[in-house]
Amino acid sequence: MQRRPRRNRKSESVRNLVEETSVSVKDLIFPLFLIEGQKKQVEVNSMPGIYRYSIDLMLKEIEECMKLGIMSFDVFPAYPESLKDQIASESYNPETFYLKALKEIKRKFPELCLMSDVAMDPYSSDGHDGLVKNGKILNDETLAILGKMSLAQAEVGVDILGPSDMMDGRVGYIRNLLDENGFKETSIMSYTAKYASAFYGPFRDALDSAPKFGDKKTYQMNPANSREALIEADLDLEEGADFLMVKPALSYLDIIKLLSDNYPVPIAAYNVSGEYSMVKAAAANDWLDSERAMLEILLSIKRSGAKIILTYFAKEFARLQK
Ligand SMILES: NCC(=O)CCC(=O)O
Ligand SMILES: [Mg+2]
Repeated sequence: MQRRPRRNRKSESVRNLVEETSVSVKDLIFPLFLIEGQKKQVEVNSMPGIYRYSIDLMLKEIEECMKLGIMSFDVFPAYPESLKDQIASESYNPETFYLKALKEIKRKFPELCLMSDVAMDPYSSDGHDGLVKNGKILNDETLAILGKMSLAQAEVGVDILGPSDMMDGRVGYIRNLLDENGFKETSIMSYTAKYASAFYGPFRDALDSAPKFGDKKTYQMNPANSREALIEADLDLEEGADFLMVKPALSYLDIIKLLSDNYPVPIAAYNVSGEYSMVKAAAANDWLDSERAMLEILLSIKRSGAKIILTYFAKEFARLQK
């Protein structure tokens, strides 16, 4: 035998030398769930270790995470049914608790990178990402609502807007509106290839945002398709997206690779709630080691070409690195 690949695995120091990929806390965005009120911290049943916070406790949580080196956060609001309507009007009400909280976060921690989601579902009485008429999700009529929501979020100081709705043309629509209103520095991380996935289940529990009828297959992508992601990526890039995101991550590592091989912008991957909960559920049964599974998952997402990972594991990962 002339070639013995095992020689490069013979000790930890050699293994470290030949290691091709690594995950840093700098790569991570930590999604956080916000609820209205004060002194509230409620664990999400289907996501052990993940909580919904009122703003006062969220500020504490952010501070703690920043001490661990996490500098980027994506905040999602959970709205009560009573504040939802068909046109998601609460999403751009300047007095709404979500927008006030975002402003407060940026005021207290101007150095962090704050991301927010642009989509109707948390505010929609239909639980869909677009305006509903006669059981259909309207595309162009939805853009105007997404536009108002985007401006309201840019206004309170959000650094990166994350349109997660999958309506056609929304990146360009939002980009134009931001530029016209003086928000040239507000970035867009487009949910470019967002698949109609079973792995969002726990997230919809966390926000009580499940669709009230039907499913999201007329706007989110079919898990069977990969080449279609190239069309979505072409459009988003042309329309001014600063980052392209693939979601979910684990069943879509090939899509992450496809976009990272073909597009020069940073690629992000959303390691979604169901991917987190699967690990936690198995670990609770002692069926696998949660820490090792987490590290392997994050590494695989990096290895496939994502620079950025949105993950509920962020704090746990950061703690391990300390
Ligand atoms: N727009 C954000 C999400 O839908 C997150 C899904 C998840 O974590 O399951
Ligand atoms: Mg698109």
